[in-house]
Amino acid sequence: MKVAWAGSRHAVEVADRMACLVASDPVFRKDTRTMLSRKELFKDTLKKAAHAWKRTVELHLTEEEANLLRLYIDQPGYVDLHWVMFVPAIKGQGTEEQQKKWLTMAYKFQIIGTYAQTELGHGSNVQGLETTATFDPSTDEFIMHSPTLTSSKWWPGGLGKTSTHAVVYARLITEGKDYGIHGFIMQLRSLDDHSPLPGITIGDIGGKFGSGAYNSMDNGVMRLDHVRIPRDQMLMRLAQVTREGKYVHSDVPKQLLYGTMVYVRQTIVADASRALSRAVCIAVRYGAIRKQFGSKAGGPETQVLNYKTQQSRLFPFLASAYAFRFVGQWLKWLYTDVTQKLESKDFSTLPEAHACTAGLKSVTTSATADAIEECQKLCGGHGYLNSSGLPELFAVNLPACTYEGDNVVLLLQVARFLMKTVSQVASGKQPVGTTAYMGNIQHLMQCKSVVNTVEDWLNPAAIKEVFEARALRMAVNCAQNISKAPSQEEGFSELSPDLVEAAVAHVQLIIVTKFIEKLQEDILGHGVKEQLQKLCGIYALHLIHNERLGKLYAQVRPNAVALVDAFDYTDHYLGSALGRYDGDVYSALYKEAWKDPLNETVVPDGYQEHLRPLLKQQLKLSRL
Ligand SMILES: CC/C=C\C/C=C\C/C=C\C/C=C\C/C=C\C/C=C\CCCCC(=O)SCCNC(=O)CCNC(=O)[C@H](O)C(C)(C)COP(=O)(O)OP(=O)(O)OC[C@H]1O[C@@H](n2cnc3c(N)ncnc32)[C@H](O)[C@@H]1OP(=O)(O)O
Ligand SMILES: Cc1cc2nc3c(=O)[nH]c(=O)nc-3n(C[C@H](O)[C@H](O)[C@H](O)COP(=O)(O)OP(=O)(O)OC[C@H]3O[C@@H](n4cnc5c(N)ncnc54)[C@H](O)[C@@H]3O)c2cc1C
Repeated sequence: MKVAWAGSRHAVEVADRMACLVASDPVFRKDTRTMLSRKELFKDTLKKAAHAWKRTVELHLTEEEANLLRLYIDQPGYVDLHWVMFVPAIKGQGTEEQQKKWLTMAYKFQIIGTYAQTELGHGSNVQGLETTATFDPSTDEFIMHSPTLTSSKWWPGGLGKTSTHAVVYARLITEGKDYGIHGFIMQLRSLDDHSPLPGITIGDIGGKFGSGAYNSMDNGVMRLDHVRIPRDQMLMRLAQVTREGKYVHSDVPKQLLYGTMVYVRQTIVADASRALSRAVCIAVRYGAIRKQFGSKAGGPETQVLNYKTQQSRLFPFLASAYAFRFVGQWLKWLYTDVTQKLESKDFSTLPEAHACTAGLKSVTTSATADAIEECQKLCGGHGYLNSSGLPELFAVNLPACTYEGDNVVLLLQVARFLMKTVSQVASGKQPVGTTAYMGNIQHLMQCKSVVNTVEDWLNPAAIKEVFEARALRMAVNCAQNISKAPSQEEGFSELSPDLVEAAVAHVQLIIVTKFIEKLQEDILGHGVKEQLQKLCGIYALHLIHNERLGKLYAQVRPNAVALVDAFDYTDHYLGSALGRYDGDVYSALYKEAWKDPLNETVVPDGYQEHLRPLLKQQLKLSRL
């Protein structure tokens, strides 16, 4: 099952090696992380990132190994933005010459970059960004400026205290005309003493949700006061400005400006499956250890994982972890395929890539955030402790519903794609790819239920057709209602809640379809495919509330712990007293409690000033 989860024996081997490298290095300890002040936590993040780089160089780690090292360190920091956004932005929007210049320095960590797009006043609406980049032909420079308070760059990870450079998104103005948003490389800080360069005011935006967690990241604020940069620091793969100041758009779709976001959304789906699997691993293992209430005859207490309510709440998340993992593997293939097509100027699958990355990022991160919160409740009181690992897991992954695109805004992008497809089908065009099912509109719009017997509900073809019919009917219904509106735009706005639901149904169909397709592959291991078939059934049927689920839960229960062991997480990475592999939960909880700084003294600080006088006074009063 490990291989099915990891994707290959090689992936299992590399992951094991990197996880053990991190777990065995005291510099990467994280058991006291939630007890540190924000400044201590930030400094700890700098230390870990520097040590990780040192180990990467010493051990000659490959890019795959270095990414896994960063992943198992499990502490958001500037390195994530450097590798996940700054480098891909230059790769995607820089010319060959610009890539050669800047990536050479970035790969050697001679510069540290971030992705500075969002502003105080705009995040979702990229075309509404206010930072300006005005070309000055007299000096062959762009003047970068924050014209208003709301144009302050706000949120970029690493911007606050760490990044020396950034890809900054700004309105390009030349010859008095505003050409909209483009990317520019800017140096922010001196490479000698790290002080901000002239005209740049820069700092951290302050603490964020939860202890530990994302507070390790210096999300920053930046204001620019007429900062001049050379013309050749405009990222010029998508468009150029000539020495004379003429704007020249290249022959690629302007949406490639958004390419970095598509790339990150694709990676976030894999992150969501990993975060969800960690929460499920903790809750399943703890559910097998925790016993509450036994038979009246004084028999042994019952494992809480045996309660039907616990299973009906938890097993859909177990199934979702595998479902998101497999659709994430497919999405990585889709993204690679689109990127290769772009190289040969084939832009035909760009809309599909946008819709799939936006939709899957939205659906998987929303489901994961909700599931982690529920896993905390599934562990009772102990799930609320930092030593359970669940509060931090929730706090680190909750913002994924917002960053890289607010989930509702992204679903509306999917809805826009679906409405265009419905319209094309109506005009006789055969849809392809993930919307191919819409070409079967006659059958799916009228089909009687293809599932008549209980057994039908475990027939993958029947399940797929149910999901196709659901998604198509919701999309067509929206299209019909929009057509009754005074205008397409008004109709789309009025119907937006229904359009979001239709988009979710389409994305869930993709997830179910990719799970079914995964099961048609050769899957190693005795009994593994059968277990995955049950999980596929649980994932699909829990979305449509089917009465078949109870039987499936009972069939999965005997293998539940084995199915989470297959995630192959070290106790270090899981970071949970409840999810330990050895199940020694109670002694682990007890041991972790004493690490809290509050237990450094048996009589707490503040007793003499605030508690003793109160108690003494009350005692005196009681004797009057
Ligand atoms: C950071 C570390 C975190 C955790 C670390 C923990 C542990 C470490 C271990 C592992 C971590 C590893 C990796 C971490 C993974 C992820 C975390 C990394 C980074 C996270 C930080 C977050 C970074 C950010 O948030 S960057 C900013 C993101 N901002 C957005 O997403 C903005 C959203 N808005 C938009 O995209 C656009 O404004 C819009 C799409 C909503 C609207 O576009 P527009 O205004 O142009 O209008 P439209 O008319 O809608 O579109 C016009 C046409 O263009 C098409 N279109 C739109 N977008 C795209 C696209 N992207 N691609 C292709 N085509 C696109 C659209 O369809 C229209 O086409 P049509 O034909 O005209 O219909
Ligand atoms: C932890 C974290 C890290 C981040 N890192 C970075 C970074 O490194 N670089 C960077 O550039 N940015 C970063 N961001 C910013 C992030 O990309 C934005 O917050 C995100 O894109 C959402 O935009 P917003 O904040 O403007 O939300 P808004 O769009 O203001 O959302 C507010 C509400 O309005 C709704 N809404 C907005 N538009 C519509 C619409 N058209 N129709 C219906 N509803 C709508 C949304 O659904 C939401 O409910 C980060 C954010 C977070 C939380």
